[in-house]
Amino acid sequence: MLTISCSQMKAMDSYAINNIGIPSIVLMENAALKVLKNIDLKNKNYFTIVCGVGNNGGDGLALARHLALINKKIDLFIIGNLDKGTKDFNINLNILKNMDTNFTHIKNDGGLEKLKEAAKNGDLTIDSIFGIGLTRKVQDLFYKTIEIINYYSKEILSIDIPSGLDGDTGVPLGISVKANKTITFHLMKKGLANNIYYTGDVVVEDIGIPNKATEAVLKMD
Ligand SMILES: NC(=O)C1=CN([C@@H]2O[C@H](COP(=O)(O)OP(=O)(O)OC[C@H]3O[C@@H](n4cnc5c(N)ncnc54)[C@H](O)[C@@H]3O)[C@@H](O)[C@H]2O)[C@H](O)CC1
Ligand SMILES: [K+]
Repeated sequence: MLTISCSQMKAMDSYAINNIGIPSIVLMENAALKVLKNIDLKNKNYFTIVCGVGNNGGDGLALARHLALINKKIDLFIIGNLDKGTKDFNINLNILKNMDTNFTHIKNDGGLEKLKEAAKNGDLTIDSIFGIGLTRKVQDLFYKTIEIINYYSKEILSIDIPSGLDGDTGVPLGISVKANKTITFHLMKKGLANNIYYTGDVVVEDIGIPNKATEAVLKMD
């Protein structure tokens, strides 16, 4: 199976957006719908969704919207500096605010306590804290958040990459979510291959990036 690096994925992402003209928000919506497709909606009704403030978090927010639209119970958490949210993260956050969807901003131990309860009571925890944009060691509140997700969740689904896992080496940067299932986008990432301890079952889902983008980037290397 072809596996690619995070930088190759980023290059394919931006080729699709900048050279082919697919708006990034379309890719994010496709990503969210592909994650939804992989959830057992017959047996799961209560979701704890933990979002970072990058586009991985944006995927989680878009998924939260789709779960809310089918009347699932969601406990939404956001961790990170809300002033640093990406454009597409903010588009999806704004929609949820306009839909009167509440969320807990994890800023201190109080937020962590709420997360503990939600993880314990939920049917599935959705991990959308970090994806291919993880750049450094996971520390402090982020570290504690991942510890709680791992310890208290009944089941965990990671969006794109288990948060904390280096998408290229497959090694945790301090700590990583231990997912039961990982839905990764477009192509298998190098760090996910043969790494079931952290990834659980990996499903590769197409999100509408044309082959032309893939070939253009692979030709560069
Ligand atoms: N690949 C595709 O075609 C698509 C991918 N999508 C999703 O977007 C993410 C990548 O999003 P990006 O904004 O580049 O990065 P992340 O969201 O993964 O994380 C960046 C976010 O996290 C902060 N951060 C990084 N490391 C740390 C750390 N150790 N501690 C604390 N904070 C950290 C950083 O500052 C940013 O705020 C990809 O994985 C997909 O899920 C698109 O949605 C669809 C197309
Ligand atoms: K993730």
